[in-house]
Amino acid sequence: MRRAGGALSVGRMIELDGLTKRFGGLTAVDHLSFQVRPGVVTGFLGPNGAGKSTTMRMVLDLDIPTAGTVRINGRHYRDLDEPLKHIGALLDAKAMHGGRSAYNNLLCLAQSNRIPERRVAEVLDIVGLTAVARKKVRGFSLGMGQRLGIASALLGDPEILMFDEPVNGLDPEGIHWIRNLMKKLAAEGRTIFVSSHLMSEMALTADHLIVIGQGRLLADTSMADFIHGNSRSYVRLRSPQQERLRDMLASAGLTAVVTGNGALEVDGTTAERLGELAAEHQLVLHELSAQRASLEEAFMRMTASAVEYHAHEPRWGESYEKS
Ligand SMILES: Nc1ncnc2c1ncn2[C@@H]1O[C@H](COP(=O)(O)OP(=O)(O)OP(=O)(O)O)[C@@H](O)[C@H]1O
Repeated sequence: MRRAGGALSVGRMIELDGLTKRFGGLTAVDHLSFQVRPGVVTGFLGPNGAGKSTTMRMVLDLDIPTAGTVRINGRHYRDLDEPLKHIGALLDAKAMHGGRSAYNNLLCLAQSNRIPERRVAEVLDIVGLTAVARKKVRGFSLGMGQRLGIASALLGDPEILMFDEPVNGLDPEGIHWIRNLMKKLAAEGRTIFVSSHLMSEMALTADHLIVIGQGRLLADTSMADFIHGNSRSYVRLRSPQQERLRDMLASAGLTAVVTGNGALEVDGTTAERLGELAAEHQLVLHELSAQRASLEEAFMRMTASAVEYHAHEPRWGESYEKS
C-alpha cells in the first residue's frame, strides 16, 4: 500500500488511561486503561451498550471524556496534524454526503487532510468501488456504504485503523474480504482495532482481545489465552463397547461423564493418549474428538462470572444473536 504524504509517526499505539464517560447518571465507560498495539488485529468485544462505540468515539475526540485520557501515537486526537494520516476509522455513524458521488465524498476528505487526489482512486480500487465511483452515495447498499467507509479510513494511509462493526451489511464474500484486509494491514505493522458482534468472525480475525462489560475492562489477552482460560476442554468418545471403555478409563484414573446421546466426555487428558489406550485394549471407537470451546462459549462463561447484568439489560446471548 502506498504511503500518502510520508508524514507517518512512530509509536502506532492507541493508549487509554483511566478513560471514563458519564452521560448524566449513566457511566458508559468506566476507568478503561489499555493499549492497542501494532502488528496484530485487536478485537473489541462487549454486549450491546457495553461502551465500545463511546470508547471509539472518544479516541476520535467525537465524545469528550469525563475523566482520563486517550492518546494516539502519544498525542491527543485534536493535537494531530492531518489526523487521517495517523488514524483512519469506520464508525457506525459515518456520515457521507448522500447527494455526492463516492469519489467526491473521498475527494473532500482528502483535500481537507492534504492527501493527493490520486489516493482517492487508489482506495476506491482497494475496496472494490471503482465501477460505482461516480454514483451518488444515496443509492448505495449497506455493504457498499461500509466499503466506502473503509475507503475513507484508508485514505490517509494511516498506521492506525479502527473499525466499529465493519462487517455490518456485508455478504459472505465481503466478510471474507474485510477479514483478509484487516490481517494484511496488521501484517504490514499497522495497529488494527475492530469491534464486532460476530463471534465466529472475530475468532477468525483477531489475535488479541479487549473485552468490556458495563464500561469496565474484563479482559486484555491473546485470543488463544482467552479461549483457553475461559473454557473447559475435554475429549469426546463413543464406542459400541462403552462398558469396557469406562472400565479402562477408570483403571487409568480418568473420570468419564456419560452424555445424553451415549458419548463419554473425559477431562484432563488428550485425544492422543485416549486413542493409544483404546488401541492397547483393542477397543473399537466410533468417535474420538478433542473439544475446544468456541470464542462465544468462552465469552459467555467469562462474562457470566465477571459481570452481573440487571434483568432489564440485554444478556450476552441476546446481544450476539442479533447479527
Ligand atoms: N449520547 C449519549 N447520551 C446518552 N447515553 C448514551 C449516549 N451514547 C451512548 N449512551 C449510552 O452509553 C452506553 C454505552 O453505549 P455504546 O453505544 O458505547 O455501547 P456499545 O458497546 O457500542 O453498544 P452496541 O454494541 O449496541 O453498539 C449505553 O447505555 C448507551 O445507551
